[in-house]
Amino acid sequence: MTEPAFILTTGEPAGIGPDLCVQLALELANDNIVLCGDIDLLRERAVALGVDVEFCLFDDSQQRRKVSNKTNQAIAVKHIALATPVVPGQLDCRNAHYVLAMLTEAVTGCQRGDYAGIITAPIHKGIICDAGVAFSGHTEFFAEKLQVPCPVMLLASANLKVALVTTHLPLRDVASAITPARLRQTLKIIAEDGQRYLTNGRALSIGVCGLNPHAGESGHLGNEEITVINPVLASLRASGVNVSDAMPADTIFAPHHVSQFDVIVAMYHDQGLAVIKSHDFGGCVNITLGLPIIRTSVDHGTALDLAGAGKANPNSLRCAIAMAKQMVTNAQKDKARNTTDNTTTNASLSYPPDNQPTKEKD
Ligand SMILES: NC(=O)C1=CN([C@@H]2O[C@H](COP(=O)(O)OP(=O)(O)OC[C@H]3O[C@@H](n4cnc5c(N)ncnc54)[C@H](O)[C@@H]3O)[C@@H](O)[C@H]2O)C=CC1
Ligand SMILES: NCC(=O)COP(=O)(O)O
Repeated sequence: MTEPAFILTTGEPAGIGPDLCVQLALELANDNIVLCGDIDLLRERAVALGVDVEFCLFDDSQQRRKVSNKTNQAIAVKHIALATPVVPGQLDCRNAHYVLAMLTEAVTGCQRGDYAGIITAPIHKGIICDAGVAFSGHTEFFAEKLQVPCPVMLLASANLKVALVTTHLPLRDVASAITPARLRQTLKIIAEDGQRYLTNGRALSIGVCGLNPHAGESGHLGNEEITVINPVLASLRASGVNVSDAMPADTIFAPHHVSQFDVIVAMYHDQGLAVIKSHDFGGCVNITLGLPIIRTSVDHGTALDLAGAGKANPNSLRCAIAMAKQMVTNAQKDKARNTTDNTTTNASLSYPPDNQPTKEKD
């Protein structure tokens, strides 16, 4: 059986995405991965980095070309043309639609069944917005394309996994975005997809951060824990989800709690991501849960300061590729388990996940 193919979008062309793909050339050439991006850009970046690698055009009807010489294997590229030439490190909003075209190609390729999942190199959200397109991230883009109302961002390192209730929102909008429906849906997706993709069928232990300092200090420092968060957590526990009450975000990441939970859920982007990035920057994978496809990414951004220099660390991309493959394997095992074991009765852990928000009062 041939291994499933993945599509790897090469990211913002002025950033380190193309560099990382070139740096991992040998690994990619040995893998069933199709790069998505401008083939001439990749060739130029390979020359700039002094990497001897061959790229070949991939089209949907073509079997991936295998080259026997291991020191100079070809990497298949689904070619999307740049709008304008690139200077590494210099953003140009004329190439914003090129970036979006790669993402669209990746998601439609998955929908066609050409790919088992998407791996993404970093993009620059600001330059896409500057080009006049309202854009906040891959997570939201793929969710919209796939009509998923509640995607969940989870960053995973070897010893810590952090998921978010809200993703790319201005801080002033966070509190009102944490509705019972959103919180419940997020936690259900973490429980379901986590069990399916990450823990091989074992129910997850989930720790949840409060929103306010000291989880609201019994209502003296904010009351969202009392009015919104803890009631949802109690009702999820009653339905069999192993989830904590809201815990102070400054202590939940202490080592004894980290080892107690499979996933720690933060209420907003920097509450969780600052911790995991300081814990293992370059070693984490960004996973989007709740989608009908597998999508992983790097834990870092476009690093314009390093683009074209060959100085970027490709480890997170390497981990993202390995994670995508592992998720496919785990999903296959999950499917086999569910086929042979029809006695699973916990409706809250059913698959496919019910991504429709519950009809709960916000
Ligand atoms: N998956 C994605 O598409 C992501 C995209 N971004 C975007 O990236 C842009 C730049 O964001 P920043 O906050 O500057 O973060 P950044 O991660 O690009 O850079 C932060 C610092 O880390 C360094 N760095 C980043 N990746 C590195 C690597 N692989 N090896 C060695 N050093 C590395 C950079 O040189 C810089 O000093 C923003 O537009 C942001 O939205 C940020 C995070 C993820
Ligand atoms: N900080 C994580 C990040 O910005 C990546 O977001 P996305 O592009 O994967 O949605």
